[in-house]
Amino acid sequence: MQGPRPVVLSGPSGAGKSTLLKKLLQEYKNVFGFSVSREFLGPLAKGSTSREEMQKEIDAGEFIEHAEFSGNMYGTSKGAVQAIQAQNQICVLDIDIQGVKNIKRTELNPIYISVQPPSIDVLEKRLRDRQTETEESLRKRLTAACVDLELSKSGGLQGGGHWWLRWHFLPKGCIPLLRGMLAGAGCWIGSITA
Ligand SMILES: Nc1ncnc2c1ncn2[C@@H]1O[C@H](COP(=O)(O)OP(=O)(O)OP(=O)(O)O)[C@@H](O)[C@H]1O
Repeated sequence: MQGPRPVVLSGPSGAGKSTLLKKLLQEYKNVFGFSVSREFLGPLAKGSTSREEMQKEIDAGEFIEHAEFSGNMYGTSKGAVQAIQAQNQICVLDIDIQGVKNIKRTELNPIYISVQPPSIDVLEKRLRDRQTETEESLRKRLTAACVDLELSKSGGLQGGGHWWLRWHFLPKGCIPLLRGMLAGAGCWIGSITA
């Protein structure tokens, strides 16, 4: 694909991916572009692609990665990434650990940033404070977070420009660090004001 290397943000739910992404898009308006994933969220969901339409595109090889959870389908289309790269912007993808494994098998060649909380206890506090979870979904997310943490540490996801960002700094302190990491990977994003 032509254009700047994309950045893949992965990490457990509650680690701070959206917070970091929001900050990046605010700080660097025309430098980053966010690739929104295509979704099938059930036949009644508003604005959702139909399952058949999405499956057809997947079969045609139009997706970089896709996954299915509890009857919902999610995926990143090549077209969405290419549209951002065509504007000479760094395409940021927010992708779970399974998606990262799939992307490693493609020719996308992104810079991987694994956003991790300082500890599971801190993660639990963040998710509770966010007030978006039921007790059951919180348990599921924390269990998945332990798996994510172990997988991120294991050899399987290392290499190929995989960086670790232990996101316990306040967002302000973290941006220069991130900028340094991107610069180290050949991705210069200009001066920082934060
Ligand atoms: N560095 C940080 N220090 C303290 N709190 C943080 C930090 N980063 C994020 N948070 C808070 O933690 C909560 C979870 O962050 P966020 O929603 O960005 O996580 P996420 O990884 O995008 O989760 P999900 O995958 O579920 O969307 C939010 O309430 C956010 O304000």
